[in-house]
Amino acid sequence: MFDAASKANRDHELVKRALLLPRFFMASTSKKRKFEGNASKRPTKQPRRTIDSFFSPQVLAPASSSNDNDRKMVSLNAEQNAILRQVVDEGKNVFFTGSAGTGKSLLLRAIINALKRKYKTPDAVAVTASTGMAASNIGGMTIHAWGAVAPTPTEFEFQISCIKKCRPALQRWRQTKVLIIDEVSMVDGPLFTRICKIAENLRKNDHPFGGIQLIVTGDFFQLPPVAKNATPVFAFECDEWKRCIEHTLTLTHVFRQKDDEFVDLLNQLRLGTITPAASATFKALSRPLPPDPAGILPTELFPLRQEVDRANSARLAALTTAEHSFHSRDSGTAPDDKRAKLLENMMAPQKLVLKVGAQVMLIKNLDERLVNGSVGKVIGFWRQGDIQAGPGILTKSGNGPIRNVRLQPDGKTPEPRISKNDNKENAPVSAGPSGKVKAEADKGKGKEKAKVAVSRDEEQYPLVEFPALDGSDSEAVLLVRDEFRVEDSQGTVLARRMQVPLILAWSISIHKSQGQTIHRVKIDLGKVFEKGQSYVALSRAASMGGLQVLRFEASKVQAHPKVLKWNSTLQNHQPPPVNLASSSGSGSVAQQTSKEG
Ligand SMILES: Nc1ncnc2c1ncn2[C@@H]1O[C@H](COP(=O)(O)OP(=O)(O)OP(=O)(O)O)[C@@H](O)[C@H]1O
Repeated sequence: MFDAASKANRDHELVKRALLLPRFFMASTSKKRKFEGNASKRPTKQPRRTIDSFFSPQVLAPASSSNDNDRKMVSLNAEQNAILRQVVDEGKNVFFTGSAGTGKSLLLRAIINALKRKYKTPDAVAVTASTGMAASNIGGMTIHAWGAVAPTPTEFEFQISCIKKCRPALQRWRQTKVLIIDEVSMVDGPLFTRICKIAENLRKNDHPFGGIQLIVTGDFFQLPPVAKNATPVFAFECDEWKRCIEHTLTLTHVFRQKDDEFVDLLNQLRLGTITPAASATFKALSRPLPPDPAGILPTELFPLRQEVDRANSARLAALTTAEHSFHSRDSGTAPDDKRAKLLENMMAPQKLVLKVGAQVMLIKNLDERLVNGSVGKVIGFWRQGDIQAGPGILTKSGNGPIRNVRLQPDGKTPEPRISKNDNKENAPVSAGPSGKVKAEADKGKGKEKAKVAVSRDEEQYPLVEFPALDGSDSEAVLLVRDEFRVEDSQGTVLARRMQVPLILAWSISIHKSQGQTIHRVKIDLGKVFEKGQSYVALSRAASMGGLQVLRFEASKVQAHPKVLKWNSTLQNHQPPPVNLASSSGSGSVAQQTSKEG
């Protein structure tokens, strides 16, 4: 039996733990961490500005952790631009939503960039999400960790007293001007109410959310709050939601899928109103996908992690090639037990076992083409010094992944390294006498020379071939260790893991797939157990040509009735038209390539 004191201690401990929940800084793709975050650098070092004013529709696409020069920009469309203006220029409390692939994450990154420029102080804009994985996609923290909010409901006064003892959290509650919450569909109503009340109490301000501007995004047709066999209570159901959210805006243009028929089918799936014709189309997708020329099997999505581990282990064991194990190099200032927990939550595993032939998924963003979610195959293991990179790919820091590795006609052996005297333009590395290697790359017809010093690294790394998806050539990349880390609010590194940024990818969990775009995917719907799960899984596919669906039953694909009812009240809430004359780009989607210095 717990007495009041021991319960109080336990709750206090939970709050303290919540404070230390992960704050990941991964190369954003985010969502892919699609964000501008640079995996190996602190977010305080912002990339060169790409949103020229709050009204500019340009946003950084997934960025390389190693080669900023290759970043590409995409333009926000008119709907996205209108929302950006409302939240940044007009300071409105907004919930913006839209079906899968409508660019919510991309817009959110643009908003974060713009707000950080508007409020120059680092504490003004708080970036949070409902789960650690979602937070990692936007370079933020979980809402629990940010606000030192107890993971389970606790007595309000006690919760307040705990936060008051956590100075960094208290400071955040008091100094934040804008709070962003991503993947809000997984925040339940009671939690939303609690954080609203905490804000008002700690800021001694009766205005909605204590006067903090609230920007919330997500899609309630996707994953619901964890409810353990009970009916979930969605955030939109609580009174505080109605009081705090001034505008609900819906993005309607789907970017992920280009085929209108597929977009329409997914929309039926989202709403759980599947016509017989749609059902027949999904059933017809049970055929196996045609073999991929690069030998990549469709990634299977499973609801449970154990199924994922089992499937990947069996495939790996079937390969007769030699095993290469990569044990992470871990460090950090948190006490051992806490550090272990933080490390456990990271996407990068402590031990990664690979073989030639293994199907792998990138868990960092390299650029717009190779992102967190890209699937490829291991074709060999090589030292950095063995590798001849393609033109212009020499990494600036010298220790990032080596892109565009040139292969011999056998398609798996890198071309022999050319010494710098043979070909100055592409010279990758040449061994120096002192345990250092140096490379000199002539840039701009020899006018500008970049000197790159690289620590000698004898470790053999996986060389991975990523197939072409857009008619371009496949690309071989040598993936070296990259950094995954968790920091506290002061920037102290609590836990740091150096690991090769790959996971096995014959199968992945639906939870991990959230936010990703997968080009060849196989989904067995017989195994899904939660409303929204089928929609999340199927909407990862970029096209019907790359989607195999097993055991499709229209009756199993349901939207939650509460979400449907609420959604029907939103029909007329699309972003107001934006005056494009005053913005620096058109509202249409224009892909641009930009070279940044
Ligand atoms: N304005 C745009 N122009 C071009 N591409 C875009 C634009 N907005 C988004 N995209 C692309 O569309 C794809 C889906 O975008 P994003 O992941 O932001 O959608 P989402 O609404 O967050 O999806 P989900 O709900 O499934 O996570 C990504 O590849 C993204 O780069």
